[in-house]
Amino acid sequence: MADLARIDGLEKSYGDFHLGPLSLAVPEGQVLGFIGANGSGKTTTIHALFGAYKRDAGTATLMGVPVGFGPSANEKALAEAKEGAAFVFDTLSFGDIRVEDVGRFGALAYQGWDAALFQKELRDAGIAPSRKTKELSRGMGMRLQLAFALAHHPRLLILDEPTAGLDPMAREDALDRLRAFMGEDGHGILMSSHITTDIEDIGDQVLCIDRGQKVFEMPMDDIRDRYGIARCTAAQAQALAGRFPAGSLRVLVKPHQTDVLVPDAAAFRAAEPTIPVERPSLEEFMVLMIKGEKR
Ligand SMILES: Nc1ncnc2c1ncn2[C@@H]1O[C@H](COP(=O)(O)OP(=O)(O)OP(=O)(O)O)[C@@H](O)[C@H]1O
Repeated sequence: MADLARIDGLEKSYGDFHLGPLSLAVPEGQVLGFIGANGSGKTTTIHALFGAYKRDAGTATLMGVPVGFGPSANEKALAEAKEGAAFVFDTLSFGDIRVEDVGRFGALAYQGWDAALFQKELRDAGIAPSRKTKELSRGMGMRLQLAFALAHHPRLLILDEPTAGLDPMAREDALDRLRAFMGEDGHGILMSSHITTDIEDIGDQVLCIDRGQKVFEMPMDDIRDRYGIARCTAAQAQALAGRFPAGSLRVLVKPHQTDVLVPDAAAFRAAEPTIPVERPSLEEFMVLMIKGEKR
């Protein structure tokens, strides 16, 4: 079975900004969390999956079907592949229309449009069909986008910063809907966010980029369960360098302590019982991987 989405060797430049070469894959049953600072290239990467621009290099596929800029060699297969996917962006892009008109648009846009499911999603989210879309709160706007995305029964959701600007309740609400989506067989999600706690919550695999380059990609469980952050004094951090393989530690000097990211928390505890080691949050892990000095 082909991956739901795949990018291989993607490269794109805008002036001084260079993305890639970057590769990613979203297999069935997986949520790939895509993180990185503002301007690191997440949106540019995601846009390659619907052929939004001419790539400098690389390939992109949806359901195994190549996606390019301009006409496709096989429009029918690409149209079917696109039916299997749905994109959700951080801002509502329906213009000044009523919620019920969004449903009419969906029926025109997608062969597999399920009007009853769209109505149910609206009811579950407490959105009246007669409401004007531009009057919806940000949280409601996100639920409307999710309702629109889900109502043609996609197997793959591609979300670009879906929780940006949402309050904690609205974020949890949106994440709950995504969890329910993943409860069904054969589904997958690619979700970018700079809110790392969201990715911690629902991500199976995490891909991090910085200034257009991949920093790491690994299972969320490895970050949580295998790595550790040793809270050291400057002297302790200095002494560690010689005792572990060169390049295996990431060191970040802070005002009152020095954090050292260690790849095997259990082994570190056994070797250095006097130094406290904590489980890293995804945010701390990302910061240490990007800003930490390799020792
Ligand atoms: N169409 C474009 N024309 C010129 N520059 C662009 C274009 N699209 C993106 N860029 C530049 O490419 C870089 C990466 O932008 P991108 O939106 O992909 O990053 P991002 O990680 O999604 O950031 P954010 O979290 O702020 O949305 C930025 O420097 C941006 O200004």
